[in-house]
Amino acid sequence: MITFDHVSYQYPDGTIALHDLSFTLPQGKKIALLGNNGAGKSTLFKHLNGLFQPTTGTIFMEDTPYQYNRKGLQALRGQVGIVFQDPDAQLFSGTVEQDIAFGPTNLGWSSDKIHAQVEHVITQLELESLRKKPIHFLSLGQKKRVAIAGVLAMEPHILILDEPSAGLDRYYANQIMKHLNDFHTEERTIILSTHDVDFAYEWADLVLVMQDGQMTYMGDPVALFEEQAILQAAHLERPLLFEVAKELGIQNLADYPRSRVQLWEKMKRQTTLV
Ligand SMILES: Nc1ncnc2c1ncn2[C@@H]1O[C@H](COP(=O)(O)OP(=O)(O)OP(=O)(O)O)[C@@H](O)[C@H]1O
Repeated sequence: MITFDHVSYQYPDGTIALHDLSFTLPQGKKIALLGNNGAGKSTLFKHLNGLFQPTTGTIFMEDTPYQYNRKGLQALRGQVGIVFQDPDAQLFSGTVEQDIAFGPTNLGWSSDKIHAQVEHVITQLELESLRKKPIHFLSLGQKKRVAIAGVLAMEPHILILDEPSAGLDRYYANQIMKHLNDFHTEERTIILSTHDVDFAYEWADLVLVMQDGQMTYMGDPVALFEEQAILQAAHLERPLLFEVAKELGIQNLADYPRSRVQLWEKMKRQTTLV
C-alpha cells in the first residue's frame, strides 16, 4: 500500500507536474492510470519508485515515509519495479540475458536463484531466440519485452508499467497482458498507464484519471464512464463495450460483462434462449 500525502512536484524549469496529490493505492489491485499527454502520469510513476522526490508532501510505503538515502532506495526498489515508456532508459547491459540478470543481481540474490529466474522470464516472454543478442541490435518492441522481462524477474510486490503495450504489435501486446495477469496475485499490485479506455475498462479493478497534474477520478471503472464531465475534461472517450451496453438499454452496468469474451458468451446464451 502506497500513500501520497499532499504531494506536489515542480520541474527545475518551473513546470508544476503534480498538484497536491493525496490518495492511497491499495495492495493487490490491477490499477489503470488514464490521462492525456502531459497529464503527469510518468512524473507520478517516477515518484512511486523513488526516482523523483516530491517538492512538497510525503509518500509512504505502508506507514513508513519513503527514505531517499542509498539504503532506503535499495529497499524500495526491491519492492517496487518500474518499466519505463522508453526501454532505452532502462536497458544497458551487453546482451538480453545479461540485462535481465542485472536487476536480480543487484538485489543480492544467489546465482542459482538468478539463473532460474532469468530462464523463467526468457521462456515466459518468448525471448529464447534473442538471448545472446546485444541490446543495441534489438527492435523497439523487442527492447520493450526485454525491459518488462527484467522487471518481472525481480518479482516486485508493486509493478509499474508506463504504457506497456505502446510500440508492440497486437500479438506481443496480448502476450504481455496475459503474463501480467498471470503475475498478478492478491499480494501483488500492478499499476499501468494507458491511453486505451477499452483495455482499462476490461482489465482494471481500479481506475485513476489525471489531468493537469491533478487526480480527477479514482474508483470503479464502470462508474467512471458515467462521469461525462470528467471524461470530457480529460479527453477520454467511452469504451465500446460500455456504449454497446447503453445502446442495448442495460440499466445495471455494474452487472454487465466488462470482458469481450464474457459478453460474447452472454450474447450467445441470450440468442439461443430467444
Ligand atoms: N524534464 C522536464 N522538465 C520540465 N517539464 C517536464 C519535464 N518532463 C515532463 N515535463 C512536463 O511535466 C508535465 C507532465 O509530464 P509527464 O511526462 O509526466 O506526462 P504524461 O502524462 O506521462 O504524458 P504522456 O501521456 O505524453 O506520456 C508536462 O507538462 C510536461 O511537459
